[in-house]
Amino acid sequence: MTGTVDLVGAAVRTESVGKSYGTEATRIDALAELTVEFGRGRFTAIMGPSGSGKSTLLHCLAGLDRPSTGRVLLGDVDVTALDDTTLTRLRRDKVGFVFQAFNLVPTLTALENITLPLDLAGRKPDQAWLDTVVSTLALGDRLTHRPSELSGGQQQRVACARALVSRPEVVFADEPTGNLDSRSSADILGFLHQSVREFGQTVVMVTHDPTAAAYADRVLFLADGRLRAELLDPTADAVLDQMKQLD
Ligand SMILES: Nc1ncnc2c1ncn2[C@@H]1O[C@H](COP(=O)(O)OP(=O)(O)OP(=O)(O)O)[C@@H](O)[C@H]1O
Repeated sequence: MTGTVDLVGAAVRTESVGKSYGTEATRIDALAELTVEFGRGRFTAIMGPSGSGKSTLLHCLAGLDRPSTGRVLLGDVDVTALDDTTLTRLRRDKVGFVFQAFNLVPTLTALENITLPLDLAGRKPDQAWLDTVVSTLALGDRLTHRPSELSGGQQQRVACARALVSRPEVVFADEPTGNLDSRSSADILGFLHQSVREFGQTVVMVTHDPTAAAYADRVLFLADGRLRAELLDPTADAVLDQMKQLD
């Protein structure tokens, strides 16, 4: 299957993407001929059993890894055709990341972490937008703190602000609530959902958690590097049922 074609247009899409690891004798096909679209202004979750290729797909979509075959298009740009320097610049300018491990710079304050991608690009933040993101994430009184002085939930909110501040084409989130308690998880997922609804952001999120996936508009299910099923407007129960079928 190739998944629903989104009429509002794809923010990012793959064409017959394959990714193999190892040598001829030990070859593992992490992704096989995967063609899928991620609609602009939509929140898509990627699920599947361990080893099904979720992280590999996310990394190929985000230009963090190169497919062995096929193409990845971010908007109209064929990411797979770019040299490393251009790809690094494209990632910096067009893509936001939220990882399970927060990945904040320990020596920088929360505010410096949030504006880091813009600083690296030599761009000034749009102050009104920065204020909106900071207040939506309730970080106003934490901006001068360093990551070690923040809770896990607060650190992940800083990481979300950093991902959003440049108004990227796509935010990629890899298990963003994997290290958080249920309250902080709900905050982060609620924010990602709100960023899609209110700000028109595009979000692609890998998760193991049916409750997290239920915040998305659409859930894709991978197994053995292939797209096996898809749910629109999912509930946690429907996601759980689908996961059981895949297992
Ligand atoms: N660098 C690598 N070298 C060799 N094999 C790899 C590498 N990265 C991933 N794989 C293999 O590719 C397959 C897909 O891995 P991937 O990490 O994408 O799965 P996943 O669905 O994200 O798994 P999990 O839910 O456990 O994180 C697995 O069989 C994995 O062992």
